[in-house]
Amino acid sequence: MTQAKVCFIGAGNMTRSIISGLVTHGYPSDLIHATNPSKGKLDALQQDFAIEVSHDNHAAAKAAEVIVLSVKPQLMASVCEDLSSLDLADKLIITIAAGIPASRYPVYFNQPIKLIRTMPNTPTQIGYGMTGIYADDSISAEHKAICETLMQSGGKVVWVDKEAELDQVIALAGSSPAYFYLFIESMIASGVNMGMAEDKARLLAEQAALGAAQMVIQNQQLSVTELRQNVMSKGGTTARAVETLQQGGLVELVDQAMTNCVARAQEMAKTF
Ligand SMILES: NC(=O)C1=CN([C@@H]2O[C@H](COP(=O)(O)OP(=O)(O)OC[C@H]3O[C@@H](n4cnc5c(N)ncnc54)[C@H](O)[C@@H]3O)[C@@H](O)[C@H]2O)C=CC1
Ligand SMILES: O=C(O)[C@@H]1CCC=N1
Repeated sequence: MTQAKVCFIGAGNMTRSIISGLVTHGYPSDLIHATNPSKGKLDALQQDFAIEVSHDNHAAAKAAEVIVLSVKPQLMASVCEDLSSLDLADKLIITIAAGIPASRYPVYFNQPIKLIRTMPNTPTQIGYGMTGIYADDSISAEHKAICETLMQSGGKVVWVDKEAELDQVIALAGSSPAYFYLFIESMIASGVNMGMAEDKARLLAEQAALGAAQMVIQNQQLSVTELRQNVMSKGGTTARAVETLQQGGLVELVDQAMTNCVARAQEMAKTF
């Protein structure tokens, strides 16, 4: 049973990304249900993917074999507490929330549960997602397979042995699309400052980003440093640009940003 009846509690950005990956990869839309308090996102999901939608978390969770918790971390406790009257013994619960430790959920639900923690990212929407997954020893192979099927339809998955590693997954993959967007945004802005039309600057920057990512993926025999050095002719233009980034502290700044990302996840773990 790797294709289970699944309900997403919360129909925001990540739910849309995951459902898009699922439906595109042939997951039956009649096995997918999403809930949300407001109507707009549900209507769009129903229209785009022909899934079942409702405002009723209770009924949707009760009918599902797998419940994916997809609300903001600050709402998680109240959403779970509201579902705590359900008998969850036979259900698999998957959370995608940043920061909330697995041990917190049975407290929220006020009963023992079978929980898998995951950390996906938004490129899941187009099949280029990267999801980290953590499950403790109490989770069956069947439930792990169900979770892997759900998350793999949006891209790649990596299992982590220790729950703490999920915070590193957030820094490397969950949050990191935003770092790359900021870099591309900055390149486009600079191109525009130099007088180029924005659409042309965007095309140049986005295709270079795509090409660079594919070069990394398709040249596993080369280090990323070697790929960079292959672009940098001695005394040339790239060397001048890369030196500028290095002297400006890019490497240290990225390290600081990722360290702060992990620190925020740890802070959230104490808050929610
Ligand atoms: N956005 C991202 O790139 C990633 C987000 N996450 C995690 O995914 C979770 C959801 O994040 P997003 O999709 O970005 O947030 P979002 O704000 O886009 O979606 C959350 C949805 O939950 C709905 N909601 C609020 N109260 C509800 C309730 N009582 N019952 C049902 N639905 C309710 C909201 O109306 C909203 O549509 C968060 O816990 C976040 O940490 C994880 C990985 C990546
Ligand atoms: O920013 C956040 O907290 C979430 C988790 C990873 C991406 N977005």
